[in-house]
Order: sequence, then structure tokens, then C-alpha cells
Amino acid sequence: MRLLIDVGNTSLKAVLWENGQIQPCDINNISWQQITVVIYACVGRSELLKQLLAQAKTHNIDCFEATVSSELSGLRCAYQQVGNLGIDRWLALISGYTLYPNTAAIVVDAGTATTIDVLNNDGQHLGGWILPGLDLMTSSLTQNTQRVFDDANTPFANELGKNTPNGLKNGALVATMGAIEQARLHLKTKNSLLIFAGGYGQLLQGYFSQSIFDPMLVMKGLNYWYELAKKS
Ligand SMILES: Nc1ncnc2c1ncn2[C@@H]1O[C@H](COP(=O)(O)OP(=O)(O)OP(=O)(O)O)[C@@H](O)[C@H]1O
Ligand SMILES: CC(C)(CO)[C@@H](O)C(=O)NCCC(=O)O
Ligand SMILES: [K+]
Repeated sequence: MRLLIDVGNTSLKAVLWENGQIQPCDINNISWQQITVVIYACVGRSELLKQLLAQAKTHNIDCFEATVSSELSGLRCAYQQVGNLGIDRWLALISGYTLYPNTAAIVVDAGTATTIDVLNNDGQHLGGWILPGLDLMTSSLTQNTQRVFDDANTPFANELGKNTPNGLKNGALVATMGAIEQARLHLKTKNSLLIFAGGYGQLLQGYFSQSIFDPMLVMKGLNYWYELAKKS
């Protein structure tokens, strides 16, 4: 059984991988005896990750940190400075590339930040964008203005706003949707696939045709990274 850990800027997520299946994992109650390997990715700082890795060490379990490389099994990174690309973005790309081979795709991870990455049908990552996530967009406005206010009950909707919370929330949504539309312009292929992940992935996916939502995209990427990196 593999333990997969994804450390972001706001939270640590862990799952178990057994016989090609993802199982939930209670990090306060890990059956270390059953873990064969720990595979992790980290874009943030985490004391909890350090503790988990220390526990793994006491059980003599190998731990592997996923890293970005210029090439992995035919997938090529757009960044010249590959170490600067967020590992979560690379893992989401690895998943897209592995699950949907020979498919031009836009990979959107909508969490604390929203990242949009463009992948052509040949496995070339063309680059992408980093936007504030929907919550960061709205909170940066409420925090830096006198009269812009939010309302927790107001949904994000693709409509013009006729009051302040609607204007604020819908503005964040359409800014994000517009960026995704712009990303599509960078692909020559008409039939590109839109792959969404992250806390706001499902909401965004609802606004696009030819799209899917996979909440486990980054986790699956950790497992694929491990299998592909082992081979090469
Ligand atoms: N159903 C939901 N479940 C979890 N988060 C949600 C949901 N709906 C909206 N969100 C929002 O999504 C964001 C969390 O998404 P996600 O877990 O992908 O974050 P993240 O950016 O991956 O965090 P980290 O930086 O820790 O990796 C929060 O802003 C949260 O308010
Ligand atoms: C953009 C985030 C914060 C999204 O989690 C992460 O991928 C990251 O820290 N990236 C580093 C910068 C970059 O990807 O160019
Ligand atoms: K993330």
C-alpha cells in the first residue's frame, strides 16, 4: 500500500493507494505496517509533513519527493527553469497526459490559487498562468476597499451583478472563465479537453462543455510520477 501526500499552501492531503484504487487516509491513525512507500509533493511549508516523514523513517519506509523534470515519459515541461514550476501543476499535467494520451488539454487546478496549464496533443506543455483563486480574488477586494463587501450565502454565478456581493463573486468567476477561454486559443486543435481539479474545480467545470472534473488529479499524478520516474 502506498501513502500519497500532497502539501499545498493551505492544507495537507493524504490518500492510500492500493491495487490501483485510491482510499481515504486518516493521517492521525496510519497503519504504517501496511505502507510500502511514501510519495509526496510539497509547494508549501508543512510541519505535519515533517512529522509524517519522520514516522515513516522510524518504520524504515522509503519516501520519495516528486520533482519537476524537463521531460517525463514524453511529457515535456514548458519552463526553462523547471524547478520553478509548482509540483502540483506538473503532477496535474502528468495525470492529464497519462489518462488522456494524444489529447490536447487545458488543466485547471482551482484552489487557493487557480492554475491553468496548456498541453498539446504531442505531450508538450506550452505554459500556463497563475491566478488568485476565487476566494483570494474576492478577499483581496474586500480587504483593500471601503465599500466592497461579500456575503457568504451569495453563490458564484455567470451573470451580471446587480448588487455588491454578486458583482464581486461573479466578477471573480468570469475573470477565471475568461482566462480558461484564452488558454484554449493557444491550442491549434479544435477538440481540446478541459480537465478541472481542486476545491472550485466542480463549480468551474459546470460552465464548460468537453470538460471533466477529477478531484484526485494531483494524487493520481503522484502515483504516475512514481511509476514513470522509476522506469526512467
Ligand atoms: N466543496 C469544496 N470542497 C473543498 N474546497 C472547496 C469546495 N468548494 C469550494 N472550495 C474552495 O476551494 C479551495 C480549496 O481548494 P483546494 O483544496 O484545491 O485548495 P488548494 O489550493 O489545493 O489548497 P492547497 O494550497 O492547500 O493545496 C478553498 O478556497 C475552498 O473555499
Ligand atoms: C501556483 C501554486 C501556488 C498553486 O498551488 C503552486 O503551483 C506554486 O507554488 N507554483 C510555483 C510557481 C510556478 O508554478 O511558476
Ligand atoms: K493544490
